[in-house]
Amino acid sequence: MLEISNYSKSYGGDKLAADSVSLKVESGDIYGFIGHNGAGKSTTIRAIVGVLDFTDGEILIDGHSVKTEPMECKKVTAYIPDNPDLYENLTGIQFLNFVADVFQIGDAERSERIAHYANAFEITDALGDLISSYSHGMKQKVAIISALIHEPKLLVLDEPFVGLDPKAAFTLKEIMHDLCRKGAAVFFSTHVLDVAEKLCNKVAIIKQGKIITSGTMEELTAGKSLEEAFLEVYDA
Ligand SMILES: Nc1ncnc2c1ncn2[C@@H]1O[C@H](COP(=O)(O)OP(=O)(O)OP(=O)(O)O)[C@@H](O)[C@H]1O
Repeated sequence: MLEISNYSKSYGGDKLAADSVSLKVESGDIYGFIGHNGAGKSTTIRAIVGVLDFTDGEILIDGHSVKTEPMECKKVTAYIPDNPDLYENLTGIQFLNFVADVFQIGDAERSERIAHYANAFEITDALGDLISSYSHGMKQKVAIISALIHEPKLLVLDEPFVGLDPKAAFTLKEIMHDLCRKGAAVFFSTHVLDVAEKLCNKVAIIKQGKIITSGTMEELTAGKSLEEAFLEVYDA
């Protein structure tokens, strides 16, 4: 579903923010991308979803190149940034309909999906209100719903659990499992190792732009906690 091969990115200067990053996310995977602040997680994620140009390496989504077939990639991908910017002067429902229009989702399907996810996130009653009146968490919920409207094959999230209350975080985890059961894949960055350990079947650890280890949770932890395994490889 997602294949990154030797992706490198520099913002100028000698240091590479991403240095020959390679990894593979398969259908059904919930893949955690972990590393300290400034490790290169967002730099990698933003290239995957086509908001950051790159020249070195290749990124394929569902077999399509992010560089040469961006539309094909965007049709099947959803991206939820760490701090989503929504159109503040629209109501929640206007924004969701706008996104559904962009992805050319029919009336019946969009209504059904919006109702389903709005109900799951307990935000149905607020959808008629202006987004500018929403709390940070409500904006995040609307951003998540907007990302799910076109039933993505690949869901990419940057620090998705920051700012969500426990109930919403639980709902998002259920949604991730549901998508993967239907054959999609989820790739997300996090600092919260406990969440990654419980949720992910695979993880990659990135340090100073380089993937220092990746694989299944069992391979990486080998009987230890993810926190112990992480600190061992990170400090080695
Ligand atoms: N727009 C930019 N211009 C210059 N340097 C940048 C830019 N964005 C990121 N960097 C640098 O690239 C490196 C990787 O940053 P990145 O944001 O990808 O890390 P991250 O792992 O997502 O960190 P965090 O967990 O803090 O979000 C850092 O050294 C950062 O300072």
